Amino acid sequence: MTSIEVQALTKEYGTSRAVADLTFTVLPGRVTGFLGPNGAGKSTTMRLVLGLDRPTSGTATIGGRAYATLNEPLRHVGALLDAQAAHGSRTARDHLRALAVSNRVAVRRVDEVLEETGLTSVARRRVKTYSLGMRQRLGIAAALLGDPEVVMLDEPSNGLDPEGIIWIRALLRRLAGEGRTVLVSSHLMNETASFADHLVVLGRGRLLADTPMREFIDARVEPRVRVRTTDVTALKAALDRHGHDAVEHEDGHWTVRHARVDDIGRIASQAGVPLLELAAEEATLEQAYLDLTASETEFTAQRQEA
Ligand SMILES: Nc1ncnc2c1ncn2[C@@H]1O[C@H](COP(=O)(O)OP(=O)(O)OP(=O)(O)O)[C@@H](O)[C@H]1O
Repeated sequence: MTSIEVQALTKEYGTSRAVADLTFTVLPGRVTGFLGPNGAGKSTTMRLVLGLDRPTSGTATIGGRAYATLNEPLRHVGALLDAQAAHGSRTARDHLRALAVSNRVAVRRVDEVLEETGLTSVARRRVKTYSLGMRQRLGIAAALLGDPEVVMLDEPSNGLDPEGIIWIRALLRRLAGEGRTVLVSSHLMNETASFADHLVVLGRGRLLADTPMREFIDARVEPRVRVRTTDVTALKAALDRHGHDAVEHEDGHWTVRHARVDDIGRIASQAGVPLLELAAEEATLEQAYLDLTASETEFTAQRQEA
């Protein structure tokens, strides 16, 4: 099986460092989410992996080989970097056929990937008449054409409608389930949380995290419990006795920080406090990500003074 290996990779544009001494490996059989604020270096890294740009130093390889040395690379690596890449005056079908022929991919794959990406009914239309979402689908079709072991997609959900977003999620899960190596950049945290097993996070060209998604969230977001009662005084007193800090909200529910549902349930039960609601507050990838990248954002929006 084939990994993507990034080793001490650095890319400078003039005096600015887009990628700085980056080392990580993207493993097969799982979806790796590639995250980072605008300008963090995600696209640059992907371009370096694809040999579209030359590193200032370090290496980026696929199964130990530079992309440029792969025979018929489309059969090894499928990538979506820029959905506008297809020639507008060609039909989707012709675009894919030309790619198939130049990479010695069986032409029957064209119909298969058109079907897979939901483009069959519009395959004979010129690409310039396509919506952004249709172009994204065409870019993904091109990436899948060679049945590659490695799939690398830059913002694949861009422009997709809700049905398309559900489709891409299932597609990514399936590709990883088949043992392929899948690297996907995104700015959509809920989306990434729905398909990624593992995360690589960049900030200002540097590696900030390379960890399983669950660990990434658990390490950064404190467990909290949401609770509602008819007897606030008794609940507060019981929590106080056990050293728990509770915060009240306008709608009448309370949040207990650094707490687990089992403990709060037991405390309430022992104290005879009637509960209307008791639930773990789900820690989100977005919370964990913002916590990590708060100080790393290149373009942080200015706070609006009221
Ligand atoms: N061809 C180029 N010439 C000069 N600077 C570049 C070039 N390509 C990228 N950069 C710079 O490199 C840095 C990293 O950009 P890159 O596009 O890789 O980030 P990104 O993480 O993909 O961002 P986004 O999330 O906005 O797509 C940015 O500061 C960008 O301005």
